[in-house]
Amino acid sequence: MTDYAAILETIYADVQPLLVQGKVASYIPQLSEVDAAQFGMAVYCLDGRTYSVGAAGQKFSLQSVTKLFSLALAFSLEGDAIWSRVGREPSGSAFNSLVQLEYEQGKPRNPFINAGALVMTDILSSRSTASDTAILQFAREICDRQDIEFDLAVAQSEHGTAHRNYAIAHLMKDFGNLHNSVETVIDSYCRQCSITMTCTELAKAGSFLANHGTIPWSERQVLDASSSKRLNALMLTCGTYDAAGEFAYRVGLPAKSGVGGGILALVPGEMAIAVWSPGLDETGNSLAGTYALERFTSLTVRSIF
Ligand SMILES: NC(=O)CC[C@H](N)C(=O)O
Repeated sequence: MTDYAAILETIYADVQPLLVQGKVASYIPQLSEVDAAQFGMAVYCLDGRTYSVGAAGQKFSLQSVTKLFSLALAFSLEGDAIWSRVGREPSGSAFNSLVQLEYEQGKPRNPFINAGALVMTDILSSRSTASDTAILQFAREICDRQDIEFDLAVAQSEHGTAHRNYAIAHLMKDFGNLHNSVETVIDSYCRQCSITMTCTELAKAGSFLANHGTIPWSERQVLDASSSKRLNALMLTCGTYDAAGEFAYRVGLPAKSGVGGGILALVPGEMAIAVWSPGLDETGNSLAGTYALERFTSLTVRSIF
């Protein structure tokens, strides 16, 4: 049997030299204050076994990892109707790029770039006046913890410098692909991105996606198996933005990253893995986190390929 505890210890030692190489996200002032040289990793196996190392119990800002929650929720509520508003192709551009939107009539390439996530928030805002609360409730359910919260200081900090996201939202509004007000959608999106979890909590939160859409401990089906498979496919092709090809090559797992330095990766049918290290590479993905996942799939000989 694979000794996951020993493998995590090996990875923890291996990543140490990398912890000083990444750069924390600086365009969200609160995130720029986080110490880059931190690292945590947790594994949640579908049978309930958990393993962790380093700062796996430390809360961090999920940021774009929450795009997974808003997509899963919108997809579970609206089904294939969401695809009339957002595409399913990798963008090959930065997560906050505006260029394709103009050429492509305000329809974002996929739900994991900022434009696509804003459309998911818009869809959820049309169903509920408090879409941010709906996403928070969903996050609480999938990691089985009622004390998961927004970090309102981070949300406010992002809101104050959200010029690009405003620009993206206004452009989509002009194309008719935003049904609620720009202010409503940006407000909700900034709060959603500020949700904090630990690696241990995040690995558990991702387990339904490794389990064909069903939460392992409650057996509630969030997504049917086919929808869960599709969401995994989007994670592989679009979950790490313009680095998705390189990430698939190096790691070989569906994953979703965020500029807080977190990455959630899935081994379908087996486990969810969360890693956090706030130092980012130039594409906005955790530098040590990506390396740790690469080591994990090499050492465990687990990947989808
Ligand atoms: N890649 C990310 O994590 C980006 C999330 C961040 N809240 C933003 O909109 O810019």
